[in-house]
Amino acid sequence: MKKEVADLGGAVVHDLACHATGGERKELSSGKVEIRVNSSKNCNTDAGSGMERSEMEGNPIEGGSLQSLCIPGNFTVDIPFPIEGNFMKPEVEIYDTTLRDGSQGEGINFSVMDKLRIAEKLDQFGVHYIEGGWPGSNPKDIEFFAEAKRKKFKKARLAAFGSTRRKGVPVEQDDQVRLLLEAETPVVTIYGKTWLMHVKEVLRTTPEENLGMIADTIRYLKDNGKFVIYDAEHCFDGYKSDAEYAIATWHAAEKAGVDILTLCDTNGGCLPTEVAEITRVARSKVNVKIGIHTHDDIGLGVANALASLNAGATHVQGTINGYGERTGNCNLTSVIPTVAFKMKKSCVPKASLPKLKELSQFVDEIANLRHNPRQPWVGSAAFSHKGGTHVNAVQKLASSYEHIDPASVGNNRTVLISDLAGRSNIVMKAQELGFKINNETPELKLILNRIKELEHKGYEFEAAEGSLALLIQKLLKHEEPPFKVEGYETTVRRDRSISVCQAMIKVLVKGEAAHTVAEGDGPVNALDSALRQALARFYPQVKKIQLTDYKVRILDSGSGTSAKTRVFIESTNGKDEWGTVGVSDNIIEASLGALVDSMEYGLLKK
Ligand SMILES: CC(=O)SCCNC(=O)CCNC(=O)[C@H](O)C(C)(C)COP(=O)(O)OP(=O)(O)OC[C@H]1O[C@@H](n2cnc3c(N)ncnc32)[C@H](O)[C@@H]1OP(=O)(O)O
Ligand SMILES: CC(=O)C(=O)O
Repeated sequence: MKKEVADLGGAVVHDLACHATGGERKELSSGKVEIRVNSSKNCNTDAGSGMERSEMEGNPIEGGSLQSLCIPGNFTVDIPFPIEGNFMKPEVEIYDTTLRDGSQGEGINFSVMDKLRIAEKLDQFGVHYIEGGWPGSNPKDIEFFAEAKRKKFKKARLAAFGSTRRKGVPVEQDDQVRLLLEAETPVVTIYGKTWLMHVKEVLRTTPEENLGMIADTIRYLKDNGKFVIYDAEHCFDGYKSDAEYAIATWHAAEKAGVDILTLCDTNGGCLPTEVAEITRVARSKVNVKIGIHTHDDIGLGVANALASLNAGATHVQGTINGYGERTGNCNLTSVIPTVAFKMKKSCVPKASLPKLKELSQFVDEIANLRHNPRQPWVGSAAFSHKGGTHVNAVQKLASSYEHIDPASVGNNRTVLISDLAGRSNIVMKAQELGFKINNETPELKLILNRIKELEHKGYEFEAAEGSLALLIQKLLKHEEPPFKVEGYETTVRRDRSISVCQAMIKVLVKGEAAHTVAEGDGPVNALDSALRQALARFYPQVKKIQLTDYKVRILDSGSGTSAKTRVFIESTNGKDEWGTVGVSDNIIEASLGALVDSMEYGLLKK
């Protein structure tokens, strides 16, 4: 136990000691806290209230261990989270429902193992609740909870999700509610109806029975020792349609002993002003902690969650990367850093914030989805600069075109090269690629002009760093390339039902010629094999270079089969990855251009 307290850091221990010894605590404008700790003889070893929440934070403090840590004196410290009683209390609790509401998203299907891996990652990151699934829905979710029982989560509390009891069924006889208890989670979250239209048209029951379904289910779960979160489905639409009935449902939940009342914008069509106003009403009507759960149907999922937090909600539900039914749920990879950095409220541990991008990529990887480059905060393009004037300004002062330091969420700044570049883009990118170059380098203008000319011809250097580096190298260092292709020939022959592709290539290396012939699945594959064979004699390391992607883009589709073609190739040597580009009216020529650049850049990399 002592170790756990010490793990919190000296600042927190002083703060707890101050509380326990009846000392004084003053927040300074610098953000630090001035603390007076009285004599440890007066240390109040009563753990006090809030054991439940201290468990939730994973940092229970026991009186004895605290007493031994009480050092009387005055301290000025930096506290990671506000302290309430004997536990660290975040101002905003993060409830992750990636594994339940997130899996309701199109194209998302997690296995039990996927869910366990994501749950572990979320716990390490420091979310407060993980909603693992709906045990009453399917055997996979039952298995998840059975497996999760064996795991020890450090920080997060696991929640099982379900609904209020079925109409006309006593709660203790409802199978779905029984399965919620059998999941053996500390937290159970149930959803119920707030909107009379749903009560009448979907549940097809009476308003009174719906109130009974809410109250009975919450009371039963509380009687069984659960921490109960009630998700008031269609809360805002329900309130707008019949405020009195919506409030009656909240009161039913409160009277039954609910721990958190979560207001849900289930259809995701509300405005931040409405969400804020109704959150304020809920706060004034019930005396329980208020949560918010929003969807992104009109692109306001995050804005609505923040509006509710501003209006007094202190618990926010959402998913990593915004997965979820239809257009998705409120995206936690936006909510978390916005709460922490913009609203300046504590939520997850500060040390986790630079791991946000990694968490986002991890979940996409498990879901087998491509990471969205335009995702706010964590996308690869979130801090990429393309316009020349922007790059020029960022070079002088990063905050001129960046709302925050990208490293604060584990992201990084990238500079893109295109025909919108200026000298600053070239300098920054070339330096990143390892060239010694600055604004005074005489070849700078030449490099910029050459890039603009080639982009006009159809080249695209944004993702083709290999070709870009070779171009800069040629213009800057005037060095001979490691090899030159003197000529080539490809043939495609059909022999009954089998087509045979052959390529011949002649390569010049340091004045010596190599002439090779190879077959392949297609003409480009045959050329690739012939080129490798020719180079292998001089550069055995070419064997390590692998092509990982090959993309063809027709640039002027109106020209039919004579259209100009851009070929983009991605390569790796097992350690680094690079992209190269070739452009021609002839697809074989364009492919060879990208292939030659790939080999040349790979050889330069040593
Ligand atoms: C807003 C949300 O995201 S809530 C979560 C939604 N998620 C899911 O639905 C995914 C998991 N769902 C499932 O696996 C299945 O739908 C189950 C197991 C829950 C139910 O399956 P079934 O028993 O075959 O019923 P079905 O899905 O066809 O219909 C839902 C039933 O639940 C009832 N129901 C809906 N909400 C509630 C509620 N809050 N409390 C009680 N009953 C409810 C409906 O009225 C309907 O019953 P009825 O047709 O007798 O009136
Ligand atoms: C509970 C829930 O998922 C919703 O109302 O959207």
